[in-house]
Amino acid sequence: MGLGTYENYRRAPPDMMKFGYDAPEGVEIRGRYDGEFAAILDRDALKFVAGLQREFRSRIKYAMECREEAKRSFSEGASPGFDPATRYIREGEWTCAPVPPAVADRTVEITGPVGRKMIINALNSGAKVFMADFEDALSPSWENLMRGQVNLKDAVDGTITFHDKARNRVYKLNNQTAKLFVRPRGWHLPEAHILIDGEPATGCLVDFGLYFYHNHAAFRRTQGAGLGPFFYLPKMENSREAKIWNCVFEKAEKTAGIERGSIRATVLIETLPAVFQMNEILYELRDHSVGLNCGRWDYIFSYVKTFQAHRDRLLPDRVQVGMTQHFMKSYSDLLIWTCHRRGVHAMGGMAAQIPIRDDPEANNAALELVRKDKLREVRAGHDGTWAAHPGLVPVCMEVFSNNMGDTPNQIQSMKREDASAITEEDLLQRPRGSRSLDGLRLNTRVGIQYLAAWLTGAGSVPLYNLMEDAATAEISRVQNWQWLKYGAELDGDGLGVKVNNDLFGKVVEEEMCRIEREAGKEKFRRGMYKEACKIFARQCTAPTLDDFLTLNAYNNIVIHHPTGSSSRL
Ligand SMILES: CC(=O)SCCNC(=O)CCNC(=O)[C@H](O)C(C)(C)COP(=O)(O)OP(=O)(O)OC[C@H]1O[C@@H](n2cnc3c(N)ncnc32)[C@H](O)[C@@H]1OP(=O)(O)O
Ligand SMILES: O=CC(=O)O
Ligand SMILES: [Mg+2]
Repeated sequence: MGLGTYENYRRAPPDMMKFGYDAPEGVEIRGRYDGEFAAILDRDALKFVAGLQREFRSRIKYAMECREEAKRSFSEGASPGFDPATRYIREGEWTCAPVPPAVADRTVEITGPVGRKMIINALNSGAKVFMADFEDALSPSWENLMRGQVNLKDAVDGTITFHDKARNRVYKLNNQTAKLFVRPRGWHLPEAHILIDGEPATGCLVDFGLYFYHNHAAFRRTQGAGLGPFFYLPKMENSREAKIWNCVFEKAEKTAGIERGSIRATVLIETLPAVFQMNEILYELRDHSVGLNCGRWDYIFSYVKTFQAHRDRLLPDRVQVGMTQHFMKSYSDLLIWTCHRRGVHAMGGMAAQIPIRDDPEANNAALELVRKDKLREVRAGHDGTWAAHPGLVPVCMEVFSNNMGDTPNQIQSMKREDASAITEEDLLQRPRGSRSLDGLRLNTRVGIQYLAAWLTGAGSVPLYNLMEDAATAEISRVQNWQWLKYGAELDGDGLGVKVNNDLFGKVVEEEMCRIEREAGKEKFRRGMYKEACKIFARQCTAPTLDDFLTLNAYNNIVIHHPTGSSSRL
């Protein structure tokens, strides 16, 4: 009998209990043993991941210290801006490596977590690209991460199937599928189930390393027309972080014996400091780049985080901070100009609306909002956009095709020279709008429900007909924190109430009652709502802002095996 389940693991001989996975020297696997995971976590794959960790750990640590240093300086009153030392890169004439034909057309990219059915549905959705997500859309439990690696390997091999027993429906790949991009976690997230030389591995090196190791050959053969694999890189704040990725790619290519420049990646510009580094980021990755993407939700979160010590930078209600705010429009225009000047894709972002099945009128209204958002993007010059749900792919495709004609992208036709005039002031302009008690309530209700889902393994969920993931939940959290910290006046209600701990305490209590009512007593009792409420409320009222909601909550989903062994985070 194979050692495929935890029960088997528990019954295994003592040496197997201790050494369930065949790990190389210095690597310890503390996640649950599973036969399928063991095929991913084989000795050579782990050696590869450990090699990346050992080579890059001190540079990653330094890059994270630089983030702290930048945070200190923003908190002492500085604002992010263009770096005079890298003016020569911004002003120089250079381009990135030519766009690979396999991904010239990226008009619609669907995104989603790495669940088996989700992967098949996304690849079959009619979108040009599927971004398989280990980041915003995934709760990074051991099970989700390792199952995700198994699923992606089957997807790249073309053998992935899924049997939905409840519906007796079998899912398999169509003949024509979307091209696969993979988004590893951000630099800040550790992988506590894999210890390398006694320390938790860097999450993104685990995601990248295992996926690359197992799939590069098949991917290049079947999907990349000789190039690839393809990646999305999240949450960077400075080009020094892009430089590390570039070195990681070069090491991976060298180890695999493939040509330098085979791996290609799109960087999400989703932090405020990074908008001033777009040229520098592309420059570091110029042999491996296929563009930038407007990660609008994390960008809004980052605006609050960067200005956390600036009491004059309070955001209006979350629903009012859209892409038409001057600072958001400036960011996307500058991204388009920068990318097209350097010869790569300028990707749009995600509208949060999703189809509403049981209400045709509301559904039409939601589709109309998506259509409007996509129209704005294509007219501005974006080369493609993101869809959160297969039901949105046709709308997005229609808007982009109608406005781009037969060309696969607008890199040559929409240079957007006018955007070269965008200034630091444009990029930092305060968002306009008002604050309301309803805004505080919604943030609280959504934040708690999202976290409750995340704690039970779901990293993206539908809430009130919108897609919520780690990035959107972050906005709810930091906005509450900011309003509480500075006693923001709720000027949108006409009441002039100021946010304080008493008011927030009442809101939390009332919103928990509403959540219980909406979820139903049984689901509420069985769920993790109370735990989520505790974490969320603590974070909103903390004297200093936690860097990330999910980093702080991560210990709650770490399960070390054998059970009872201590977490080393
Ligand atoms: C800020 C950012 O980073 S954005 C990028 C990260 N976020 C994401 O990727 C979110 C992706 N979207 C999702 O996770 C989902 O659409 C949700 C959670 C919002 C809604 O999911 P559901 O409640 O399952 O939606 P719904 O019930 O309407 O799904 C209908 C079908 O579409 C499938 N589906 C829904 N979203 C997706 C998706 N993104 N990719 C593939 N299939 C999907 C469902 O699996 C379901 O399939 P089935 O009919 O075969 O059972
Ligand atoms: O990752 C995307 C975002 O909007 O955040
Ligand atoms: Mg994001």
